[in-house]
Amino acid sequence: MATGAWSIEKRAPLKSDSFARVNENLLETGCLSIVVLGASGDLAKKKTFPALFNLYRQGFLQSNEVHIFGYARTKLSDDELRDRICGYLSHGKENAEDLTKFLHLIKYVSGSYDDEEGFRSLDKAISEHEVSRNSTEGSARRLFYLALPPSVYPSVCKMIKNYCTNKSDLGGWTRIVVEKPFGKDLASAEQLSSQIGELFDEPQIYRIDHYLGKELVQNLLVLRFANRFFLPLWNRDNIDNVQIVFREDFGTEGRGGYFDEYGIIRDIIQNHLLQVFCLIAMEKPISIKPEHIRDEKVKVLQSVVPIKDEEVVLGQYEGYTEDPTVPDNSNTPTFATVILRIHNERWEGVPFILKAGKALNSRKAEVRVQFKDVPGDIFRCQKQGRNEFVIRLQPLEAIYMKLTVKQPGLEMSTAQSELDLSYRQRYQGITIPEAYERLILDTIRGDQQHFVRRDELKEAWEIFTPLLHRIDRGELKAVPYKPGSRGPTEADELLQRAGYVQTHGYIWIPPTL
Ligand SMILES: NC(=O)C1=CN([C@@H]2O[C@H](COP(=O)(O)OP(=O)(O)OC[C@H]3O[C@@H](n4cnc5c(N)ncnc54)[C@H](OP(=O)(O)O)[C@@H]3O)[C@@H](O)[C@H]2O)C=CC1
Ligand SMILES: O=C1O[C@H](COP(=O)(O)O)[C@@H](O)[C@H](O)[C@H]1O
Repeated sequence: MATGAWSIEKRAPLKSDSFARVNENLLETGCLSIVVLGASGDLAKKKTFPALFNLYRQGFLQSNEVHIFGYARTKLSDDELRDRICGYLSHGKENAEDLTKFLHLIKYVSGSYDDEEGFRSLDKAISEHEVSRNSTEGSARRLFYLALPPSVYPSVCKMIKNYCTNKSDLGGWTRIVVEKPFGKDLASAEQLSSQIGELFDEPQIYRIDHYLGKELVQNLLVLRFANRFFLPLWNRDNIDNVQIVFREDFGTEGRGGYFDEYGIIRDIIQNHLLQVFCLIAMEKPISIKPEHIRDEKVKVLQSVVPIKDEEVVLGQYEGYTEDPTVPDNSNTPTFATVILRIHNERWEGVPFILKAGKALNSRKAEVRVQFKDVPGDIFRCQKQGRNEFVIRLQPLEAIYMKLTVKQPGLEMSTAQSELDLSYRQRYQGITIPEAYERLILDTIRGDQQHFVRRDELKEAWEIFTPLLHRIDRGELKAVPYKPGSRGPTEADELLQRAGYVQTHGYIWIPPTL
């Protein structure tokens, strides 16, 4: 097709290792239709459309190539959808023109999720766009983003498959992006995977976990495998314990109904924190090809031993059940600390402490690798603190190493300090892309590295399903904690029992410019 150069082509190869094999000699030149299903919803307005706008502003999506469709049951005109999302698109005076042009790329189609009529209308609208762009048959690209509750994934996928897929034999394709939660336990996730898997091939399915789109999560493999420092130290001989922590300083805020069905383990730990865990604990992949990386993630997940009840603390913040959509007797945890243990040569005996909580005293996500004490410490400074390697995922992205140094001055005394790579200071003027922005671009490029493969998902559910079922049966109770606190004190006690030694009298303060 000769519709001018599409900027993505200029910036990077369009095809992934995973998808390109099928169409090795074909350039992806057809026009691109991005369909946001569930366009009336929360995720669509807060994340999906803003990410698309940012890609547009940066030239990754171009007016002469792309069209964006919103689809949902709510009856809306094109302008009504545009009005709904407009306030969420970051725009100043300088990009007011971009905003107008972007909004004009959006069309809205209303229809149900299980009825052919709506999907036929959607296909008609997409086809009209393709014809208007002179896309040759089979060369057009169709991306369907399911910003919908998972309960409707099977019927929506069936409708897309039956009425909206593109012939993919001339460089075109149809891809679908599905949001978490992918099921509620192993059985339901497997059922969902089979239902979608009967309709689409694995290279067409993008299971999004937005933590995999975060800058510092993407940096983990580079840090580990491109630096000589870490290679010899990254094992049970040197590392005492690893914490992977997610804290939010607000509660479920209008999402109580959804949250109560899932709880913090399904909402955060089984997916976001477990993905980070994989990148910290996996062996070096053969290459950085998506399949090689994902093979290693699966292997480390398979090496995790069953979780013990005594290595779990659950909490629920006081006031959680006041949400009218939450049952009064809910035992759903809004906080959990869970220790994972890996049975392999590198990690035997090292606790991986995964902790997540809502309505806590701060908002942050980080990885904290704590090293063992120095043997034969001639400075007798162990009580001051252990070496720690900290990767602050958000906010204020940073990588720092806590270490012992000589206290400047005449005395030969020691003090705790840090080697600090704070991104805001080191990379001034560089805007770190939003996770969704990056991941949507990957789906267009066909790069599945930062998406969850089916077998990976299965292993993740294998690890947590027995524990989740015990919680669902009420066999493990969530202890109450005060909103705005650190969470249950039992969690700190578990941390200590696991071997974590807190550094007293020292705190890392993000540098200011
Ligand atoms: N919101 C967030 O911050 C995040 C959301 N997610 C995931 O993204 C997906 C979408 O989330 P979110 O936008 O918050 O969800 P919403 O509840 O806002 O639902 C999105 C749209 O789906 C339709 N819908 C809602 N409930 C049903 C139902 N029971 N049956 C059929 N259609 C329904 C509605 O559109 P209409 O009635 O017009 O058809 C709604 O506007 C979910 O899988 C969620 O877990 C993941 C990470 C963060
Ligand atoms: O997936 C989810 O993530 C958000 C937190 O995302 P972040 O990028 O702001 O850290 C969380 O609030 C929500 O409960 C969960 O569904």
